[in-house]
Amino acid sequence: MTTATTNASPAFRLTDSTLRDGSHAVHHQFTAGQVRSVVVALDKAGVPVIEVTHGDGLGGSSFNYGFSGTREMDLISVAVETAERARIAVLMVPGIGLKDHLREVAEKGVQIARIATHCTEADVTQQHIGLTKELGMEAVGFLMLAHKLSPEDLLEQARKMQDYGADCVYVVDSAGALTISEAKRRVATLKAGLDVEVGIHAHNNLSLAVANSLGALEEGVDQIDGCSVGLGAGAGNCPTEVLVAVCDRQDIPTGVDTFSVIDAAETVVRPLQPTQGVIDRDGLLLGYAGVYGSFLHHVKAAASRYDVSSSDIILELGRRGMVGGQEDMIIDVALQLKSGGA
Ligand SMILES: CC[C@H](O)CC(=O)C(=O)O
Ligand SMILES: [Mn+2]
Repeated sequence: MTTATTNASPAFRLTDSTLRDGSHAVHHQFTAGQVRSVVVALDKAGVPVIEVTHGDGLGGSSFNYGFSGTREMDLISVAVETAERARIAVLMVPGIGLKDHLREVAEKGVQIARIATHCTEADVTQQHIGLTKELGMEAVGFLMLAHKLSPEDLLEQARKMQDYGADCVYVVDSAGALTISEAKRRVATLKAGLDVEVGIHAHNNLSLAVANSLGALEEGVDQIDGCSVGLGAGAGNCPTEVLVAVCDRQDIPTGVDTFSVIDAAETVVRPLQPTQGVIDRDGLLLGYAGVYGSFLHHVKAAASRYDVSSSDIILELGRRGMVGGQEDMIIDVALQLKSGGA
């Protein structure tokens, strides 16, 4: 199936993160063949940016975050060589990824680097955003767990990223915890207070990823993330094909062919049989309690190892306000629940 794409310029730039955030849903086991097929399908559909990295970003393959089945640098090379129109992006969290990773991907032909950090820690991105620009790549700042800051405080952090040279700063709803009005207020505040572009990366724990992305669009957001079939950490991300179809129904130009992107989801990505991307009890509770979606696999592993409830672990992590990088606290909480101490 194909639709006639309009010539109107897209209302926003779509970045598909199936091959990065979606990597969580396949336990970081994407093969070179799968990356090739996904890139071919999304590229053909007209998706302008495709992100490829370990689920936790460059350098994420480790005991802490889970080993990749295939080296991410090999997967990135395949993506760059395969894409005919789409630009390839990577994501990195300073401290997990290194500056040398940025140099290596720039050499391979990656054009966009997204530098992610907890929303209160924009300072740690200065060197990495600076290097990204020096290497001739576009730099995108990613403020994670954005529900934890007021819109005004988020703007203060976003301004730092802008000052370091970011071309765009994202409101990243890592826990899928933002309601529609909360997402809109954050985007509106950044749009009013920044001179660079603003993006939204929505997770679907409260079933609001598409609605929050459309709300963000009403506030003038410039870039929106999606993942095919909604593959991604926690309850998954904003499903690319749903976002495109809903925009199409509202005559919002995306530059993406609706039926091709639906076909890509159905025939290329759905058969990968992901283990994440559904709003089951744990997925919903992550959003309800405001807990980082990438914790889900670690929570399930700790729950089964110590024979405690995964949902109780999630709720306790939410009470303690744990953020990305504090994965070790998952074991701590599980052990305390086991001993009746949490
Ligand atoms: C590894 C960075 C992080 O998971 C980025 C992201 O997708 C999110 O916070 O939702
Ligand atoms: Mn994410």
